[in-house]
Amino acid sequence: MYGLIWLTDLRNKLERIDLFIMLTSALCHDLDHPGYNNVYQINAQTDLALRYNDISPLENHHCAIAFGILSKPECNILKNLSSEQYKQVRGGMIKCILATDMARHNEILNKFKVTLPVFDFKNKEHKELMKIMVKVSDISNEARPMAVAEPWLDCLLQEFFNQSDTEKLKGLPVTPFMDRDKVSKPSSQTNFIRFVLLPLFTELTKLFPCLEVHLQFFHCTSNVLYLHLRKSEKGYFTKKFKKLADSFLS
Ligand SMILES: Nc1nc2c(ncn2[C@@H]2O[C@H](COP(=O)(O)O)[C@@H](O)[C@H]2O)c(=O)[nH]1
Ligand SMILES: [Zn+2]
Repeated sequence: MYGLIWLTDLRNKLERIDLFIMLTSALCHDLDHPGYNNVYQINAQTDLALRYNDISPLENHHCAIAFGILSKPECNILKNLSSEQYKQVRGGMIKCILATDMARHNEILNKFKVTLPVFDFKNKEHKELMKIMVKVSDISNEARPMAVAEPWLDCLLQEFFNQSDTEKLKGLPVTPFMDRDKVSKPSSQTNFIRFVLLPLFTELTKLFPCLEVHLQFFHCTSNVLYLHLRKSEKGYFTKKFKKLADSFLS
């Protein structure tokens, strides 16, 4: 999030309190994540699903844990805020953290798209951008150099496979994109980049043209992964394509 704020020059576009909300939300958005997603929580009728009535149980939990920590005197970075500012920070953080539930991805992206033709950084109705920025920070591991991204991807896939193994053991519905018998690293990432990251970055790039290079990178990566899936020949790549991909992958 910090890097994204600098990259998009949001420091000069948004109010400081909104930057604070985005940074703190990004930091807290996955607190005490148990490694099993909402679908699992609901199907397994876990304590979290029962507590939050099947409504974004994880994100509600992350947010509740965040405010529990922030209420401790030694952690309370909000203590000097006025009550009006506290209300704004708490309300903003709740919205941003709850927005990281991927089940709401299309709803949030579609709302953002509607604001784009008339987007105004000063318009209070256009705060959807803050949710989008937290979401982008949450899911854009693939935008980082491969040496940084891949170990985290390996952890994610391990988490996926662990969930689907548990689902199989407990006789619960098996989440298909987490099933080790159905997905591989390239297939998982090809789909995630094509169907989640590319549409998201396509819209965000309309507001921040500086992200164009990342959009191109996703096109390259998804193509590379897709070609890898098809076991294509190395010689397929054009020089320009290879140069761009290499510059990111090095
Ligand atoms: N296949 C991939 N899925 C990804 C990747 N990055 C994120 N994600 C998905 O998003 C959620 C984020 O939610 P969180 O609560 O776990 O933060 C994550 O669980 C994945 O489902 C990715 O690179 N590839
Ligand atoms: Zn999360």
